[in-house]
Amino acid sequence: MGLPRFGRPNGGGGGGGGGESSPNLYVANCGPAVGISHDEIRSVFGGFGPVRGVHAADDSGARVVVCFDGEASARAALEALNGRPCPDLGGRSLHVRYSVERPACQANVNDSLPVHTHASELEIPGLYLLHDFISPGEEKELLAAVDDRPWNSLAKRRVQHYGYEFRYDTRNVDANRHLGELPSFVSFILERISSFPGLPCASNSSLDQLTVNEYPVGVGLSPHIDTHSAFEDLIFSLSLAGPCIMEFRRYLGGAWLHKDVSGIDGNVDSPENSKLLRKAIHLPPRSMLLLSAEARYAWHHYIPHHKIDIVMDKVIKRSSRRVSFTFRKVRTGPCKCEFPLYCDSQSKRD
Ligand SMILES: O=C(O)CCC(=O)C(=O)O
Ligand SMILES: [Fe+2]
Repeated sequence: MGLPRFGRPNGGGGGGGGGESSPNLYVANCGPAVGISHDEIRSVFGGFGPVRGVHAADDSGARVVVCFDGEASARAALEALNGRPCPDLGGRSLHVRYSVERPACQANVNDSLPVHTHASELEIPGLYLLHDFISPGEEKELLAAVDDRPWNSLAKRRVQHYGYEFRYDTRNVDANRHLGELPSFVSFILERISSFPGLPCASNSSLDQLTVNEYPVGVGLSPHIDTHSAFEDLIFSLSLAGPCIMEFRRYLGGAWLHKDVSGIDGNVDSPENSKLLRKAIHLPPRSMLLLSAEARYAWHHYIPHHKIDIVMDKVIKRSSRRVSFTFRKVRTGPCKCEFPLYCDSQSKRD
């Protein structure tokens, strides 16, 4: 991952949110390792003023930095949320301080995590990567097709949705609102997916949701697991135009959505007890990634916000935007996967 640009304020422990006032807050005891997504955190802190971003503060998965537009919003959030159980974040007691910005030179590339080029090297069951899944000519046509259609602008990237709209506020789709068939310009991809090695040949026919993401140079994606109840087991992602690194994180022994450690009783759990596994893969343009089984259900995926990546000792510049086509099948019943700790259908917070 990229090192966060914001760190814990000097002075270490103690409550009270001491330290220099700042629009950025360091928030401990919430994050993906304890079942709280960056989107949920953004939505709660957004109640105090416009939030510019939510970033991992370190590798624990349980500490974040929330960046507000203004100091007044940060102060209001700190005063309201520090040291109190937050009902909208699973009842957890948050520890909130002002955060300090690190000098840019401390921002590290790839954070010394080796970046692999083949999925088998990551040893994550259910993760596959096929290089050169489409030709440069096909890539050009796909880019022209989406550039011809309207984009929706999010804070840092643009998206298009086909089949069903993906809602970022709920991280889900409305399965009752079908927008129509997937566009004909992706038919050849669906056909090719049917010969994806090791998959049942019908696996293409049911894919009914497509999200196209356009990431400007240096923009990534927060760590997340695609909501289990939203989509079935196979998630295909085709990379176009520019490359990126995708990092996979698995929190072992952690507290994911577990009632006894979710802070309902006001206890602070110790994310230090949860072991984090991290692995990274390089996704070149025209490659197709498949997340299935454990890779889809139990590993967070994450695109670090880098302009440069180091792959096998070579510096790879993200010199162009990256466009991805993510194909999924909308789920219509509850998820019954084998990973209940990570499953919104099988876990309850209260
Ligand atoms: O850009 C990608 O390849 C991944 C997108 C993604 O993870 C998502 O839309 O959930
Ligand atoms: Fe995803």
